Amino acid sequence: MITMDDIIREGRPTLRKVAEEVTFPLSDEDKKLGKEMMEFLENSQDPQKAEELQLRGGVGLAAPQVDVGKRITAVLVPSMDPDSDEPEFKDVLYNPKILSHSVQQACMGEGEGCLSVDRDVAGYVVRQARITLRYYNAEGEKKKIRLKNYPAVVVQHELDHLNGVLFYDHINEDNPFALNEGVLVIE
Ligand SMILES: OCN(O)CCCc1ccccc1
Ligand code: NI
Repeated sequence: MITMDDIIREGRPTLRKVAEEVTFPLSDEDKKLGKEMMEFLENSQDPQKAEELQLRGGVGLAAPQVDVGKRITAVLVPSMDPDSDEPEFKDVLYNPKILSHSVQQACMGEGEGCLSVDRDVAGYVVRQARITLRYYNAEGEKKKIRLKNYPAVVVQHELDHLNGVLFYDHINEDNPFALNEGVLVIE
């Protein structure tokens, strides 16, 4: 089971490398890793398990964060509607790729954090507001979906990890809260 001890932090080289594509059919190892990454996210979002296991809450986890240089990421974005149990987006993405995106950009009003960054870095992380994502799921099925708002932001944060990019690389150093016209601020 993945715990915080398995998550590498800033300074570890794998976090700054471009991860390799996986090959199909998926090896048992790559399937198992995807399952374990999703299990980590589920545990991290369960108050009791997160407490027991001392997990930081996460809505995504990329293989490079557990020191595996492969293009695999698990995403579990809970619904913003507290009454709904259905997640807004949940899947393990193999070889994910953004096929196209909106001109419009968006950022999280509260900025971003990262399980591999043990400090707060304030500022807007401006990303594409809407994306068309292609990926392969654990069964090797090719998926093509459109995402917007929070799920789109999370997936872009995860895909950055596959390319050795961390969220604060996008923050404007001179004015961390600078915003161009028309950027959607997601609260
Ligand atoms: O890479 C996953 N991760 O470090 C967990 C946090 C992910 C995340 C947090 C805020 C906005 C977008 C994505
Ligand atoms: Ni991260």
